Amino acid sequence: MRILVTGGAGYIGSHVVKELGRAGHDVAVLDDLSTGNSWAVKYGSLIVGDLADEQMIERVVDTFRPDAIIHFAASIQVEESMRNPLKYYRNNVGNTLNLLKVASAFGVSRFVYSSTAAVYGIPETIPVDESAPIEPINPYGASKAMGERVLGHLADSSDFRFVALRYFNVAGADPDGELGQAYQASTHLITRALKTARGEFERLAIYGTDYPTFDGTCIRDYIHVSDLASAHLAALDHLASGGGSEIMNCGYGRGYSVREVVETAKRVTGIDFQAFETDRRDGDPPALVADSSKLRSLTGWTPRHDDLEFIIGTAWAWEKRLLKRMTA
Ligand SMILES: NC(=O)c1ccc[n+]([C@@H]2O[C@H](COP(=O)([O-])OP(=O)(O)OC[C@H]3O[C@@H](n4cnc5c(N)ncnc54)[C@H](O)[C@@H]3O)[C@@H](O)[C@H]2O)c1
Ligand SMILES: O=c1ccn([C@@H]2O[C@H](COP(=O)(O)OP(=O)(O)O[C@H]3O[C@H](CO)[C@H](O)[C@H](O)[C@H]3O)[C@@H](O)[C@H]2O)c(=O)[nH]1
Repeated sequence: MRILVTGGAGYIGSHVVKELGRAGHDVAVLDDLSTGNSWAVKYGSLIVGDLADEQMIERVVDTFRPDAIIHFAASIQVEESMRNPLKYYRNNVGNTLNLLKVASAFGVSRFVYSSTAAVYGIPETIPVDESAPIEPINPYGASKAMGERVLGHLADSSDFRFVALRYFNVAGADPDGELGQAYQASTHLITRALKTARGEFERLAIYGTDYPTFDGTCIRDYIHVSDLASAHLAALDHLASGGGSEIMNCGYGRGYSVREVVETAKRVTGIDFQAFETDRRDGDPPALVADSSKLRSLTGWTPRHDDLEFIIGTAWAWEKRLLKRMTA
């Protein structure tokens, strides 16, 4: 298939582009490199452009004529979305509309969308399945929920079909060591912990110790980025074989607290880095754990790296490589 990947120079997108290339697909990446890197695009071509520019999207789609689009490009930090909600609605909703308008005009009817567990807000039951109410508690989650809704309406009104994948917490790095989280200002827990271990930060903040969880810190379901990448190929197969529009969770169904992640990171790195407890971070729900049985049963997706030590180990190998690259 010819596949247009927006945000394919970013963390998750670059892993998916690698899998697509290996599977023999013809890939074009459209990315403004705001948080992505050109070197991370291992297969296909890279077009540098901003999805705010609808005419540019038109030119790209007209030239490349994709069979399917995978849409990763977005702004992704929960805490920033609390401070600057318009950035999130503009990039995640407005620019998604630009892309969908062009996709519709050119008859691109297969679409895979990066959604998030943040659409659930504070779920009443854990693990959470796709039938749970959509009640986001931050603009980031709200912007992604709006995207899902637009996709649903478009599918109702045309032959457009989509799979929206609700990722839980994506972590780890390409086991081959070629790719990983490379955005220096990343605020993700595992990345921050490992950057602290390698001395880039003096200490790691543990945001909030008074949550209603077993040890007072937030619980998340960490999924290895390569397992998430294979879920995208499974979603494409589903659409290619005539499957209908679906929304599916992507996670392992097991949660770890912030303290557990910190302890595992210390064990994996062998470094007893400093961590300190501080106030809650705005917009953080106490616990998010996925029920991914729908993804497994509908697409046959089987994770290969469901192991927190392995996830952190691959991320640690990547962090050390990044340091070498920066100091070379
Ligand atoms: N990382 C996670 O834990 C996580 C969890 C749930 C959902 N997601 C979703 O997955 C997707 C990818 O996230 P990621 O972690 O790889 O983030 P990332 O920041 O590494 O990747 C986003 C990519 O999109 C590009 N981009 C952003 N705005 C753009 C625009 N207007 N035009 C063109 N390119 C643009 C960036 O340069 C970057 O390469 C996002 O949609 C995010 O919301 C991520
Ligand atoms: O330095 C840090 C960083 C994070 N945390 C805590 O660790 C947990 C995980 O935080 P991350 O920033 O790693 O991830 P989030 O759960 O905030 O969000 C991630 O997963 C979400 C879905 O679950 C969204 O999709 C979002 O894009 C993605 O960044 C949170 O409780 C957070 O407060 C810390 O204690 N210290």
